[in-house]
Amino acid sequence: MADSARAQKLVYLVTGGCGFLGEHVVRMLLQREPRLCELRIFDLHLGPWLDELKTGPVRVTAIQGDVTQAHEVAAAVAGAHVVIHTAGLVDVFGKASPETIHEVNVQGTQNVIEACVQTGTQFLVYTSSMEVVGPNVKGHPFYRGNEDTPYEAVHRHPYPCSKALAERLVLEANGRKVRGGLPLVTCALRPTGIYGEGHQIMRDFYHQGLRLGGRLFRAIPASVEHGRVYVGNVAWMHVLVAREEQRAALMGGQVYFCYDKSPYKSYEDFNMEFLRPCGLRLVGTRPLLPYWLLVFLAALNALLQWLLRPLLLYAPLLNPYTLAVANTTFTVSTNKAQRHFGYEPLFSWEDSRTRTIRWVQGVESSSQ
Ligand SMILES: NC(=O)c1ccc[n+]([C@@H]2O[C@H](COP(=O)([O-])OP(=O)(O)OC[C@H]3O[C@@H](n4cnc5c(N)ncnc54)[C@H](O)[C@@H]3O)[C@@H](O)[C@H]2O)c1
Ligand SMILES: C[C@@H](CO)CCC[C@@H](C)[C@H]1CC[C@H]2[C@@H]3[C@H](O)C=C4C[C@@H](O)CC[C@]4(C)[C@H]3CC[C@]12C
Repeated sequence: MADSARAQKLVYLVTGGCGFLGEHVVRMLLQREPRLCELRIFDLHLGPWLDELKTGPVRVTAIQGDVTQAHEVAAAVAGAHVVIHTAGLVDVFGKASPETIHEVNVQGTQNVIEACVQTGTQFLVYTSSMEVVGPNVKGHPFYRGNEDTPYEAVHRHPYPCSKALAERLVLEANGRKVRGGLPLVTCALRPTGIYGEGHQIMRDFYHQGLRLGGRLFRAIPASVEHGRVYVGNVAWMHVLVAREEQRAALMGGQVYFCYDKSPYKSYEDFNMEFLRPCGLRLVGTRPLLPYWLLVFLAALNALLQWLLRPLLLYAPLLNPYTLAVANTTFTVSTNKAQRHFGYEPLFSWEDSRTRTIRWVQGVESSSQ
C-alpha cells in the first residue's frame, strides 16, 4: 500500500464487538491502532459499557444488528476499510438448534463476505476456532501441532461443523474482486480455548465450586493437555493481523492458530491456576469417577435435555461432546503468526494469570 494510503484514517467494523472476545478486540483497537478514525461495533446485543468509549478521539458507532440479516450487515460494512468478524453463536451445550447455529455462523459469515464484495471493503479477518481442526469425533490427540500438522478433521457437532464451513467460505473468498475492482484479502485466526476477563465458562466453574463448598472434583486425567490462550493476546493477534493484512500479500487466504505462553495443562488444572487463588480446590490427583460412568452421565444429560426440551432448557456443562473435547489432548505449538506478521504475545503468562485472577475475584465480590 502506498505511503499516502498508510497515513489514511481508517474505519474498522467489529462484528460481535460486545462479546467476550469482541470487547477485548474493541478495546485493543482503541488502544493500539493509531490509524483508526472510526470504530463500528455491530452486535445483536449492545453493552452499556460502549457509552464510556464514546468520549475518546476515535468515533465509536454502536450498531445493533443481526449478522443473519444481509441488509443490516451491508449497511454496517459500507465504507469500512477492515472488518473483523468475531460474531458467532458459541454453543456446545445444546442451547440453540443446529439450524440456528448454522444460520448465525455460516449464513452470517456469508453475509459478511458478500457485504465486503458489494460495498468495496478489502480486508476481512475471521475469528475461526481450533475446533475447525479438532478434537475430531474419533478422539485422536493433536499434540503440540501447528497449521500444517496432518489431522483427520471430522466433525458431527453443529458448532465445529459451522465453524469449519464458515472458515472455508472466508478462505475461498480471498482474491474475489470487491466493488472498485481490488481483491478481497481474508484470513482466519483459530484460537484454542480462550480464557481471561469476561470468560463465562470460568465464571460457571467458579460458582459451581462455591456451591460445592469450595471444591471441584477432578473428572479428567491430568495428562490430557488442552490448549488455552489469553483473551488479550487473541485480541492483539486480531489487531495485528488486520493491520499487516493491509501490507503483506502473503497473508491472504491463510489460517493462524492463536497462541501465547500459557502452559500446557489439562482443562481442569489450567482453570485451577485462577480458581485456587480464589479459594477453590480441585479434589483428587486422578479422576474420581471411572470414565465409563462419566460417559453414562453425559449421555443421561443429553437424554434429559431432549426429554425436558418441551418444558425447559436443560443445558449442563457435561454432555457427550464437551466430555469428548475435555478428554482429548489438543495443543498447538507454532510460530506462524510470528513469521508472517511479527506477532509476539503482548501479555506474559504471569500477567494473563494475574489479570484473570483479579477478574474472578471481582466476580466473587460482585455476586455477594
Ligand atoms: N470462547 C472461546 O474459547 C473461543 C475459542 C475459539 C474461537 N472462538 C470464536 O470467537 C468468537 C467470539 O466468541 P466469544 O467466546 O467471544 O463468544 P460470545 O458469545 O461472548 O460473543 C459472540 C458475540 O456475537 C454476538 N452475536 C451472536 N449472534 C449474533 C448475530 N446473529 N448477529 C450479531 N451478533 C451476534 C453475541 O451477541 C456476542 O456478543 C466466535 O466466533 C467463536 O466461535 C471462541
Ligand atoms: C467434563 C467436565 C468436568 O469438569 C469438564 C467440561 C469442560 C467443557 C465444558 C470444556 C472443555 C473444553 C472446552 C472447549 C474448548 O476450550 C474449546 C472451545 C472452542 C471454542 O471455539 C468454543 C468453546 C470451546 C468449544 C470450549 C467449550 C467448553 C469446553 C468443551
